[in-house]
Amino acid sequence: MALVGILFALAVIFVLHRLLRLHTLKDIPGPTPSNWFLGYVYDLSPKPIGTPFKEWTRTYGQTYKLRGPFGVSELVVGDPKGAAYVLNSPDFQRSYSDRVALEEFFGDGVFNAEVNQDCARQRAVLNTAFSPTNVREVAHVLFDLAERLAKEWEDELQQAGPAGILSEMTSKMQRVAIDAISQTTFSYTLSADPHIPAMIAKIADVPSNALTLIAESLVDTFPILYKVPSPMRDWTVMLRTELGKIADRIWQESGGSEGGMHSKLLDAMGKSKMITGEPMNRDTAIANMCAVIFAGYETTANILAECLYELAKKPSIQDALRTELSTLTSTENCSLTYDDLTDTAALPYLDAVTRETFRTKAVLLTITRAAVAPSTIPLAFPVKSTGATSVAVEPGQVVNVPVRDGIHADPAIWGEDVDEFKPERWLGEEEKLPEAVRMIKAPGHLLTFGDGPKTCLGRYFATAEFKIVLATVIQRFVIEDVEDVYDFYRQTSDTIKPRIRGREHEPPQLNLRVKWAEIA
Ligand code: HEM
Repeated sequence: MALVGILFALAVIFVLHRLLRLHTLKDIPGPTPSNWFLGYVYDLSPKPIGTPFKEWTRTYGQTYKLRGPFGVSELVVGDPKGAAYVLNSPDFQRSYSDRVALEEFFGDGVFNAEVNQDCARQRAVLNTAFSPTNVREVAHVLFDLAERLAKEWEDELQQAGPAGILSEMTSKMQRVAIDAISQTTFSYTLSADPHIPAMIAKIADVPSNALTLIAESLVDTFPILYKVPSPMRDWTVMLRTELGKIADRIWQESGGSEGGMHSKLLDAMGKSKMITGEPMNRDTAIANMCAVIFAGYETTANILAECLYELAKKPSIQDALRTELSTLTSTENCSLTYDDLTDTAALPYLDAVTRETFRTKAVLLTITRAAVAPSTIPLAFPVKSTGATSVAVEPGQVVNVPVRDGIHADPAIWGEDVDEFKPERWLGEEEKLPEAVRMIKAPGHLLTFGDGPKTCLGRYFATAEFKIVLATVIQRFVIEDVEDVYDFYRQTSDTIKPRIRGREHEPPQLNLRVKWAEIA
């Protein structure tokens, strides 16, 4: 009882503290949530991706205010110049609630890098593991996994008639992605393990009901909720324990030093002393293995599956891509290599489809930071109601950079065709991109992998995997959509799940038709 009282008192102090210093946002416009107690997440979460943030930008402009639980204000900066500032300035760090969540799930690993020096050193170690040179070295594993998928479809197609086969894409892409991460980073085929993928699926597929929605709405304001026993927390602890056993075995087999042939992460962690002057201990190594699996598995699987759905609806894009790929292989009379796929001059259309997919299917809806010092965020688009060209924030202010339905989907940035999936916008000279797009300072003028000191460590790996799988599939197969219409929903674990419109109660699924491609 006393504990409940203390927790309640802490909660009241926390909310008052946040409310009292939010006068700085009083001139910023924004929507009123339907539920003052639970705030905007309560309105956002049950809706499919693609609506609320776009609507808010239309009404309030690029910079506006959202109300969290108890009316606490969060700033939204959907402005390319403002976003570059927030993501690169030392005045902003991961928010307290994000850090509690990440530490709770993964332990004290790379995700907390800005908080303590030790974590910063870990980022240096992991960066080595996912450098472009290392990705090139492990690319053959990615080609083998793409080949395994193609072979499975070919075997099924041998038995099928001209109508082809129906294939559930999320599970197919997840299998490729989990093995890509586990084989290349710690020499282990996770999909062959009966427990691990099932556990990860359970964590990612937390059922959406009134209780989880309330918890999701409140958890940012009361991060202590992450510590309350829940099925998701239990699964996470079990996952770490199970992964810990595997990691121990692999760590011991490799002698804690140079790992097996492709175990880039283990190699780098084993060489930690050489890179940072400090050896990496077992617990930290396991925290990092969990972090890498979580950060890199569903994200890449999601984006691949969503791309195939998009291409299924756009046969002309598939045809153009297939022609480009087969022209290169027939001219050179050999199969595609990693160097071909990453050479934008050799395969410009593949690169354009990749960039357009990364623009329209970015997995994180928002990237969240909190101010740790007073700061003034410069804006390219003035605040709609006041015309101000900057916003001042106080320490503690939560700032959201909206990616997929914000900066990546704003007609003021991309032009009136922003809602079209149009790879052509990326063809030609970089200078021809709209000026506001060039204000997005992140690599490739996209925020899909974030920007600044916390930029995704796996971006070269994810891009290579994406291009290898996509090129392999499109070269050999035609992907067609079926009658069902799919909407995509954000899950609590920041992954994206497709559901059939009108049958949303069914488990996530994405069924597409696969047929032989006729090579011209
Ligand atoms: C298409 C796939 C992927 C997407 C869209 C993606 C996106 C992101 C984003 C947006 C961030 C930055 C979050 C922030 O700023 O707070 C991030 C961080 C991270 N990503 Fe990825 N990622 C992908 C694949 C991968 C892969 C394959 C790996 C590992 C092999 C990976 C490892 C990481 C790690 C370790 C971090 C944390 C970096 C840090 O906190 O210092 N990601 N990712």
